[in-house]
Amino acid sequence: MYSTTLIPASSSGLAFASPIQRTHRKQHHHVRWHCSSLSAASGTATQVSTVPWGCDSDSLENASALQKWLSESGLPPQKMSIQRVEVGKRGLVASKNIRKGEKLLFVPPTLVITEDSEWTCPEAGAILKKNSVPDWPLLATYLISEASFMKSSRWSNYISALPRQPYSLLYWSQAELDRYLEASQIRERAVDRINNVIGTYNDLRLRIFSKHPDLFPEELFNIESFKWSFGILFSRLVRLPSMDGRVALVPWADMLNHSCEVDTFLDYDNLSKGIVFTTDRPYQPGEQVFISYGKKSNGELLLSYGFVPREGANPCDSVELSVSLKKSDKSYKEKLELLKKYGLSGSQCFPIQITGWPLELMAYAYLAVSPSSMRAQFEEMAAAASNKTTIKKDSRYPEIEEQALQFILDSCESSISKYNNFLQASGSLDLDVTSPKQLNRRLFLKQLAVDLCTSERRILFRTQYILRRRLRDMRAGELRALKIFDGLRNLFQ
Ligand SMILES: C[S@@+](CC[C@H](N)C(=O)[O-])C[C@H]1O[C@@H](n2cnc3c(N)ncnc32)[C@H](O)[C@@H]1O
Repeated sequence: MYSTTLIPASSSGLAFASPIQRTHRKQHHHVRWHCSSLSAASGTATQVSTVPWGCDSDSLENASALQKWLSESGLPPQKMSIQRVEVGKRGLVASKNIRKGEKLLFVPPTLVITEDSEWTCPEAGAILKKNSVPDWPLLATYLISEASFMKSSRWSNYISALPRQPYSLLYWSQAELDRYLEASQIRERAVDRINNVIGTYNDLRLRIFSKHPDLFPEELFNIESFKWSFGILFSRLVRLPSMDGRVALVPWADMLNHSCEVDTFLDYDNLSKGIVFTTDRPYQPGEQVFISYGKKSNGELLLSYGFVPREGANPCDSVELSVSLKKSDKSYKEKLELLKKYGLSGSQCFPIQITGWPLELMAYAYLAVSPSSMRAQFEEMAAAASNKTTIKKDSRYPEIEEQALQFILDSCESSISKYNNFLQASGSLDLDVTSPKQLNRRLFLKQLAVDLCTSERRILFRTQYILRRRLRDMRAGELRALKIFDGLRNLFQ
């Protein structure tokens, strides 16, 4: 995602800013940066926040100030208002009847944050642009910079209404990821993402911040503030298809929560010249209005947005199944080389949905179980297992189909047993907490993990059922064919 160098580092090595009050920048603007909420994941939080870098995620006070400021700044009257809601804590609720097919919102471009937005400290923005910093790291730095100017930033009301702690997996410590998400492949994605953010920050620090400490003091521009700003971007940034995929933070519109049942998303409307979305259903006053954050699995929603939909509610849900070549396979090296040629490895994950598994997984399974006598077909199997080729993927190899299905079933069952172990043990986790705050956090994370693992295991159970049935039918068919063959042989003897 980022074009900057990625330098992996462990979350335990993070430097936490200490409570300071310092003169910042040429304008002698006083900034106090504290990171109590940001360091909460490590359980070492002791500091108190004095700068309004966001608010509690269910605070309506800051949301009302945001609403007022937006109206004064050109947001036209809306048919919705920010309210406390059951799904998503704060959300947009219909205040008037809303028809199906109606265009809602109309946030003008002047109220949208993009990489072209003006900086309160223009020198800082100019340096980032001169260094060709890509949109995501640029916006992450912009948010921190604007937040540090507090009331002097035009986005102060917006930033004050952002959650102080976006609950994405960025906020989970390595120990929490290991403890709660051991069974799920989403753990690897979270670790990669955290390392990605740390690498991006380190790159910016080395290339830019350390050379301009007056504009980017480390007390403000540190890994903890970057985790916050990236957390905000992952959970609120939208890609606008009608603006060539440009990314933007859209105040007001980013108060809309996600529903797996709706199919409408935010976009720039060339006609009305604003950000809108078209409703795909009617809403009555008092009903919460939703959009779709995209066709994402429960794991992906947890990764970026910090929530898991109700069990069975997400038709786009999927689970990553890990499969591997056997090292004892006589053709192991040859197969591995071919997989590498097509961008794959000896251990690979494929997404499984409740409705089935991809053809790529079947091709990988064929390759994994094929004997050396099928060497001539290895390459087409490896190519079909990759999603980077357009090669025909539905080739069947009837002579090894049963072994291939058994191979997927074995991987599926080994994965199920990991989920079983976690879910059985989850009742007895977390007895070692020392404070009520820590207990609340752990219970909250554990509940998210239990919800995710239950939904992922459900897909694996379904896959196991289908595979077992298919194998049983295949074996019964083979038996019947064998019996017919024996019968015919007896007849002619
Ligand atoms: C774009 S913001 C939506 C506004 C947000 N509720 C707020 O108060 O700032 C995305 C965040 O809203 C929450 N959210 C959105 N949809 C949700 C849902 N279906 N269930 C639970 N939380 C949801 C998550 O915390 C997510 O990170």
